[in-house]
Amino acid sequence: MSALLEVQSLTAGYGRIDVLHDISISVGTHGNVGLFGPNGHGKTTLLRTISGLLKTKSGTITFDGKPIANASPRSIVDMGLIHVPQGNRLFPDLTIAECLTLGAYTKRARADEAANREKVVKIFPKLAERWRQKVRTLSGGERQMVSIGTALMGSPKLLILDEPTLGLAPKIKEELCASVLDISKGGVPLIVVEQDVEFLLELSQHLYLINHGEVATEIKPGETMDHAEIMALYFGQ
Ligand SMILES: Nc1ncnc2c1ncn2[C@@H]1O[C@H](COP(=O)(O)OP(=O)(O)OP(=O)(O)O)[C@@H](O)[C@H]1O
Repeated sequence: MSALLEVQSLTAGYGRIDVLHDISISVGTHGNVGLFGPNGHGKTTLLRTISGLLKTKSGTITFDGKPIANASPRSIVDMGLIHVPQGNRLFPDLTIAECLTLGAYTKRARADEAANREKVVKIFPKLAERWRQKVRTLSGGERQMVSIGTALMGSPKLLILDEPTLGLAPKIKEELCASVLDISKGGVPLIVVEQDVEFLLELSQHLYLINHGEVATEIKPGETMDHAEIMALYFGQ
């Protein structure tokens, strides 16, 4: 698996506090990477540092062959690395249609706007039924669909999803998981942070357990680990 994203010896955090300590991960051009681990141990911080929202203190990040550590989030999105943060952060007074249009603002994505909109509607047919509805009137699940749909409008070469199923009711969660699997089958590689281990195992070929801001365990593509072993790692049994 050749690397699309390579994070090497990364240290980052908030103010004088380091949250990530010498962390290294690699994401290939095929297959998905799953990050899991206890709450508050640095998964979101790692994703935010990769997408330029947090500065690195040391280490390197390379995406699509180019260094991106400390580059602006905008230029990182322009390159095709798109991050859907935890707890959808959409503008509440925009309609679904307006959010999707906004997602295609980069020059690279504008060329594919119509085709990407079609893809989004195919993956999330529910959105087409509510095209002119404002975000603030949507359910949590629908908002998550808009968040991911907006990211897809940016023609991602790599899509980052931070806990996409968080807080969703079982039926809508199932629907969202199926859509995320469709996105992956459509050829977009993913980095996913997810608490639902079953879903994470179904989706990911490469797993990292993040503990105390470090990679505690790596399960490489081709290495198998069953649900019970993952749970044992997760809960430290
Ligand atoms: N804006 C911030 N300022 C200061 N400290 C922060 C900030 N955001 C997160 N932290 C701290 O960084 C540490 C790692 O948090 P992070 O959100 O990266 O963990 P996580 O593994 O993603 O957890 P979760 O699954 O709960 O989102 C925690 O101790 C948290 O309190």
